[in-house]
Amino acid sequence: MKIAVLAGDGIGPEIIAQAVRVLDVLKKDGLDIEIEHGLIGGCAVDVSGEPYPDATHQLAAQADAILLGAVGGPKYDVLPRALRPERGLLAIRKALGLFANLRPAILYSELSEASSLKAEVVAGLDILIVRELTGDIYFGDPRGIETRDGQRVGFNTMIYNESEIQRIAHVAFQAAQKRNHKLTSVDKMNVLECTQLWRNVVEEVSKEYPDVTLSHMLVDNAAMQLVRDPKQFDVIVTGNMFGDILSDEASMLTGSIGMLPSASLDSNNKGLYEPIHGSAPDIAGQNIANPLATILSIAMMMRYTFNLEQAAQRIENAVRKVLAQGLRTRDIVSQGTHILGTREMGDAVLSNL
Ligand SMILES: NC(=O)C1=CN([C@@H]2O[C@H](COP(=O)(O)OP(=O)(O)OC[C@H]3O[C@@H](n4cnc5c(N)ncnc54)[C@H](O)[C@@H]3O)[C@@H](O)[C@H]2O)C=CC1
Ligand SMILES: CC(C)CC(=O)C(=O)O
Ligand SMILES: [Mg+2]
Repeated sequence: MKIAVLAGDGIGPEIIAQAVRVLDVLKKDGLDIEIEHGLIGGCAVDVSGEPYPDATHQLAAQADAILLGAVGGPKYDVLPRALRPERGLLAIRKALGLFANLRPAILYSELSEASSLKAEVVAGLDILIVRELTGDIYFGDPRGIETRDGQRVGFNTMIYNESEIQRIAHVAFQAAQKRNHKLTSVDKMNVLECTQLWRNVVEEVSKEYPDVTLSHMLVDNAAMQLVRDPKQFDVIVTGNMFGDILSDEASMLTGSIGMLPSASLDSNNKGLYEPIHGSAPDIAGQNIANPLATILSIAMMMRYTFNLEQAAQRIENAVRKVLAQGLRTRDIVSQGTHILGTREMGDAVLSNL
């Protein structure tokens, strides 16, 4: 199991350090894990002048799975756009064909007090957001800022071709088949042609999955419904930008953005695994970030790339036990629980593994 570890910037190295300790335990217990570290994002720009250096691409391309922290930070906001750390993240996703981003939003019952919603609205919440990850407005050309008619104009292009929509729709329908046979496709077809095509193609693909009930929802309504009655959803499929936004929103239903892991898969289940949050510069270097999303991303890695369901559940159970012991990082604390730092939360997970 060749795993490339790319810690990145901000809280990236802190949360990754705890996740690597989990990998070390799995290795000690017999899994044939080989870890190699590489640079991505701002730290890669600092060293090599590029956010996704060729050496990192070689490392990632040869690995079976990649574990990534987060990229970006204010220090890099002054860079030309092509050199921004976030471009490194887009580049690795594109270069490795990681088009299918799975973002499960699961409320651990122990965290119901940390959820932004009332316990009765979120109890038992378990939804899966399937986000297309290598297309849409984040990648479309033309893009830029230029002067037209004497004033600056900023522009991006929202674009999907039908094969990109088809392949993510298949991933979502197959996920729905393994769950509760219910899929909601989220778009903005009332005003965006790109997402009119999205709706049409998802509808066409649905003919191959008669056992899955498909519904469509406009993204503004979906954002509202997620906080009104999130349990109406089971699997949500949507484009890159809407999925980015809705998954941050959904994370708060589970208590914190520090709880949501993700898998970004190619068509052979090679995957990049990362928490859904960013580099959190506001708390970096303070040993207060929540490492659980990153640790839970290793569970997803075991499940999706290595097909090791038991190892995945072992990690998830360890996290559940830690929460049951009343141990919390600052972002998920509630009355009667104990605050731990990032490293101490890693210790707690390890002792429950
Ligand atoms: N996948 C990635 O590498 C991503 C990178 N970014 C980049 O990260 C930088 C910061 O972006 P923001 O918009 O502030 O989003 P962010 O997700 O980094 O932080 C948003 C808020 O959530 C908190 N937070 C995030 N992760 C946490 C954790 N594990 N534990 C406790 N609290 C946590 C932060 O302290 C902050 O208050 C930017 O440069 C942005 O471009 C943003 C999102 C994803
Ligand atoms: C570079 C951004 C698209 C990263 C992000 O916000 C995400 O993938 O959730
Ligand atoms: Mg995001």
